[in-house]
Amino acid sequence: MKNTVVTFKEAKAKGEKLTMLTAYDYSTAKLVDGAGINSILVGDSLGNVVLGYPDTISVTMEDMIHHCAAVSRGIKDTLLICDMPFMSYQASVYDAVVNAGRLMKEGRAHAVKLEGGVEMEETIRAIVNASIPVCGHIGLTPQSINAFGGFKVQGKGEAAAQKLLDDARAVERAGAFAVVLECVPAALAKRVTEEISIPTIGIGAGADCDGQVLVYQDMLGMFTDFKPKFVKHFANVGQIMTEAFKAYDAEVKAGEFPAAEHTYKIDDSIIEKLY
Ligand SMILES: Nc1nc(=O)c2c([nH]1)NC[C@@H]1CN(c3ccc(C(=O)N[C@@H](CCC(=O)O)C(=O)O)cc3)CN21
Ligand SMILES: CC(C)C(=O)C(=O)O
Ligand SMILES: [Mg+2]
Repeated sequence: MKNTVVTFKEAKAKGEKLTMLTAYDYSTAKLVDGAGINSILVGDSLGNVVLGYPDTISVTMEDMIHHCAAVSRGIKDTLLICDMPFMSYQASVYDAVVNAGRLMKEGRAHAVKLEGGVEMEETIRAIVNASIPVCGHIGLTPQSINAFGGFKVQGKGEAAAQKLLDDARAVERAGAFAVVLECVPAALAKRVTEEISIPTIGIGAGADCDGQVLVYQDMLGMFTDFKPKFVKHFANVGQIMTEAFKAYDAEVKAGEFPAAEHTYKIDDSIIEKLY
């Protein structure tokens, strides 16, 4: 079943839940696609989980294009969304449209995602007008870490809750096909989800969102630099990897690997001539 921005909007109308996971490479993308996940996000969380930065600030357009193109070669049915990295869309609407276009042309993304609500309304509209679908992202917007002063739950006070609702309405009005709600109280995410006609994709925003997204290394237990409350380990792949690495180390050192079945044959006579 092919997922598109159109089937995304239809899913909300039908009350069907949507799934999204991140991926940053070809092999992982193939597995996510094969599992029937609706969409892949090439997130700028790449900076944390692949490149080892403490945040997403230093991620470049070249990083995003490189990884998005790799993911695109591994998918058949998933909708491919690529994050716009920090400072690829904030300085001007012109930058935003040009860079969104690069993610689509060079990265082969089907849609782009950018952070911000009311303040990004014109930017989102301009990208959508260039026939590039946009997913919004409001609540905790990690590219604003230095303005926020840390990763914290958003929308808790009366003014902040009203701001989140205003942000959601602005993103919808600008023509986005969906919006990510990150780290907001569940009851507020429910209110936003009822208010707008486009699907809400939650991460730390409770079960009443229209869909959910997680970073795949988080949900597989492969990333341990930090563990937000919203992360559930659906498997302990990090532990499985460590065990396999240790088994390989032990077998090589014990002379058990490689065994005969892992080696290639040659006629003994040819080797004899080498003496
Ligand atoms: N591996 C990974 N997973 C992510 O979900 C993720 C990234 N990287 N990188 C980009 C952003 C950063 N994100 C984060 C990072 C930390 C928290 C966090 O520690 N949150 C606290 C909030 C505490 C509070 O205000 O009560 C938590 O305990 O959940 C949340 C989201 C989400 N994104
Ligand atoms: C956590 C998700 C929503 C994201 O923006 C990312 O992976 O970069
Ligand atoms: Mg991101």
